[in-house]
Amino acid sequence: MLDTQTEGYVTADGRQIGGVVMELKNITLRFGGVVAIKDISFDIRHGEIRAIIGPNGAGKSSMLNVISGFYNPQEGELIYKGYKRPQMRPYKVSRMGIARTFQNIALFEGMSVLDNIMTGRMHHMKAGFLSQAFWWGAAAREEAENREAVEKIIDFLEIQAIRKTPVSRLPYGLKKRVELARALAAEPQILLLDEPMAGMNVEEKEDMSRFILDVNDEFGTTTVLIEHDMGVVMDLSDRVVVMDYGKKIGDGTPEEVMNNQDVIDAYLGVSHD
Ligand SMILES: Nc1ncnc2c1ncn2[C@@H]1O[C@H](COP(=O)(O)OP(=O)(O)OP(=O)(O)O)[C@@H](O)[C@H]1O
Repeated sequence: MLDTQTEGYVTADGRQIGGVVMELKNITLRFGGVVAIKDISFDIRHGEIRAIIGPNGAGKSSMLNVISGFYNPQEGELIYKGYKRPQMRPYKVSRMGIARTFQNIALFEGMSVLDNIMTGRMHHMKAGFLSQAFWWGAAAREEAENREAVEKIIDFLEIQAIRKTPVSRLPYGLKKRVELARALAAEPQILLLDEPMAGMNVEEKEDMSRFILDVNDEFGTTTVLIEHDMGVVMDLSDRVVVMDYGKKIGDGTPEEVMNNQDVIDAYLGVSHD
């Protein structure tokens, strides 16, 4: 059992996980009469791969949308880096270092891979409108710096060969990788992945798993991913929150949640009154 009160822990494969970066406390989210999230609390630690899993309609996407600022919960609070985060628009949340990918790919289909990834650098562009328009020194320098950061990610995710290709021509698995690249280009402190393996074949899933682990290793990015498929996340995650019908029914290491009777029942479809 992990002691979450301590300043981090060491994973089974020897990675050092740090202190709490985000804490969700007693979050409740309703849509009219539907309670999508019921009084859920959990934390996310620096450098960890944290998964949120659960059957269909469990409330996983709703939870990711609370973290990304897309939904504001009616109850509860979200503490980010020690401060209570006020209600704010998603673009402001992303400026605070939280980037995400989407379940249904949200890339600019007509644009090249490189240009799509460059859009992830928006928050890092500081040169004013005028200097950009006239290509003054600051804008040119900034462009070079941004290109360098993006090229590093392109190399890392092994997509050099398609950097000039329009996204519309790419197979599904590669589009997902480009989405990951764009999110990484923002240099996020927390990376949110919305079903990164959905719709992939076995080989693509294996590739994506490897990239998620490598990204965590290389950039030290704290990663929160939601997944429908319990098997896929077990190898990947350090800790797992399990949701069912809007409630948290399990939270712990993959081993702990796999041995949790409520989790086993939820996945086998055993009903609870
Ligand atoms: N925008 C919305 N308006 C109304 N109800 C919603 C909305 N979004 C989600 N819900 C409801 O909230 C509940 C949780 O849905 P959510 O999409 O968060 O679950 P999920 O675990 O991500 O499911 P899936 O694995 O099928 O994507 C469901 O009953 C869903 O119908």
